[in-house]
Amino acid sequence: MPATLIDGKLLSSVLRDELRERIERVADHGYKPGLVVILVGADPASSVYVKNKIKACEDVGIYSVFEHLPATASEEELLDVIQAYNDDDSIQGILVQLPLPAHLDAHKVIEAIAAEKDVDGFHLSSVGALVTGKPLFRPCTPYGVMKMLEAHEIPLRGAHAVVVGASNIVGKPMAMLLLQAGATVTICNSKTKDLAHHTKQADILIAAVGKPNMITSSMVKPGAVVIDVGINRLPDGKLVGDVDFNSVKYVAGYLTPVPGGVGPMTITMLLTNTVEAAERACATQLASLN
Ligand SMILES: Nc1nc(=O)c2c([nH]1)NC[C@@H]1CN(c3ccc(C(=O)N[C@@H](CCC(=O)O)C(=O)O)cc3)C=[N+]21
Ligand SMILES: [Mg+2]
Repeated sequence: MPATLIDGKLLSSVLRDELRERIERVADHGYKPGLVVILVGADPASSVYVKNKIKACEDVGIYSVFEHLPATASEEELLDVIQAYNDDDSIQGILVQLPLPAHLDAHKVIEAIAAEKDVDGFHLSSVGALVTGKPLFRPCTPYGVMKMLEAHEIPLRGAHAVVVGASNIVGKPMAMLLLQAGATVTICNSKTKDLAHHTKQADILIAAVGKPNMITSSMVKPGAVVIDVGINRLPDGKLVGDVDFNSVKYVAGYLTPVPGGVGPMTITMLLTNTVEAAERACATQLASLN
């Protein structure tokens, strides 16, 4: 029997309905959640993602601002823009689209964002809070994956999760969230010897490498939950993941499609973090009135 598909679009629509209710509740206190998306330059892929994020905000009723800077913008200009939004009470979430042009220091730029507005979860405060077990903002992609596992009641305690890829935005925070949910976690990277040996042990396999179709059916344990975080644009324009979907679907127990899997969930969790930030700002305001 082929794998059960984990539909990220469908789950997103359920979660977005819940968000609309939360947004109405903060609206009752005179608040409207606001997100600014800052894009430097005009990379075509980044432009598409940014547009999708703005559209998703409109869809649920989050106020959004698109701040587009030229590719030649200086670090000082970008830091000034971030500072202005740090000080802007109509904005609770600040996202700087990555990757940045090479002349800009992404680390420095991320640290300039006020921690309470870091809806990407990339700031050192967010990372430290995540690792020590009191998350402020969970990075959107791993957070979305956790919601997908939860929606399908996939048991995590004592499960062996194997994460392929160790980036700061996906692999590392993914491993931390799975660990905190009680999984035994293996993190593989590009230097791992005999990758298939590790992936075949996985009850839950997370592919976050950025190589089209690199996880093949012989690397998957029968019945495993396979989560495909990859988004690779092929020369013919087709979008594929890191998992060879057409062979793995006959081995895996659960599988996420690309498109329509983790991608839409990433955006939904960005909306969730923005609403969360607005709820906290609202609560702080109410507390100060007492
Ligand atoms: N500061 C920052 N935060 C990010 O969260 C961030 C970023 N920079 N830089 C780039 C990556 C990538 N990313 C995606 C989000 C949604 C889809 C998505 O919705 N994908 C659709 C398909 C979209 C298409 O057709 O291209 C899907 O998988 O179904 C993809 C990729 C967020 N990122
Ligand atoms: Mg993200």
